[in-house]
Amino acid sequence: MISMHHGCFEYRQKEPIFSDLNFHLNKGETLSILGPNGVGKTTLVKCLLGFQRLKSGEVQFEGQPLEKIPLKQFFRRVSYVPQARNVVFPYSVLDMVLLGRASAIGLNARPSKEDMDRAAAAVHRVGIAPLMHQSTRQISGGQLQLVLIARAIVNDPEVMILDEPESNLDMKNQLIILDLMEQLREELGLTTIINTHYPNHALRLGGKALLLGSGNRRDFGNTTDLINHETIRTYFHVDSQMVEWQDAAKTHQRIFPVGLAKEAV
Ligand SMILES: Nc1ncnc2c1ncn2[C@@H]1O[C@H](COP(=O)(O)OP(=O)(O)OP(=O)(O)O)[C@@H](O)[C@H]1O
Repeated sequence: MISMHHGCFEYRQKEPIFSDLNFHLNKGETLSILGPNGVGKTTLVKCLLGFQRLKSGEVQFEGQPLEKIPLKQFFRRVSYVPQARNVVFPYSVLDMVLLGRASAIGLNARPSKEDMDRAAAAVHRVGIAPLMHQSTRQISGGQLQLVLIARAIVNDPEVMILDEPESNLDMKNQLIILDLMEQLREELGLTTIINTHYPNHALRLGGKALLLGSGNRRDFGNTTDLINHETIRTYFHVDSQMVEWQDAAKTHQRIFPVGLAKEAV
């Protein structure tokens, strides 16, 4: 559904952020992008969305080069959850979520009852109904993150791209978002790309992982094959311990940092 072929990107007059990067994601799959601070995860996501242009190589959406797809058509099917930042306009939570319907409503038309109902349902789904009519300037960073996720799901997207959506959230809200992503994948076949600093979230979501490291190091493959003691040491210079347990459905794995690796890898 989404793929990158020989992707290279650099900011003006700087070292390449990545080069000859290749990966593909089928419909309904989840891709977790992991790597240390500043390695280029947000930049990569911006390239996938067309906000930044690759220096060479290509992003394809359903086999078509991204540049050939009209923007409006693309953003009807693909939604983006940026990192939560301060809100400039004093929209209410409901109005902010309604903005996610803009491509369906048209910029100057009034939202219909269906638009309002969809926005309210999205607000309920991420668990922030009591904030519905509050100004987005008067909510916390984590609450704003949930509003941005509600805005992203209001249009029933086929692909959702999230940039560190859980970083501002407490443990319960992190689980609400991970559960929601799993439900949307099962119910709607949603294809998801998530930048995350949590290897355990990637393990929980399953699917594919892309590890990015310094010196253009990268690995792409099944999350359960890729996340282990060795790769955590190589990519993050951290020693870790893996914990495994079984329930009726499957074996679960989680990995925990135990200290800085003694020697640089
Ligand atoms: N607009 C820009 N112009 C020039 N350099 C930039 C720009 N945006 C980011 N960079 C640099 O590109 C590199 C990658 O940044 P990016 O934000 O993609 O990393 P990241 O992996 O998402 O980081 P983090 O995990 O800290 O969010 C960093 O060295 C950053 O300083």
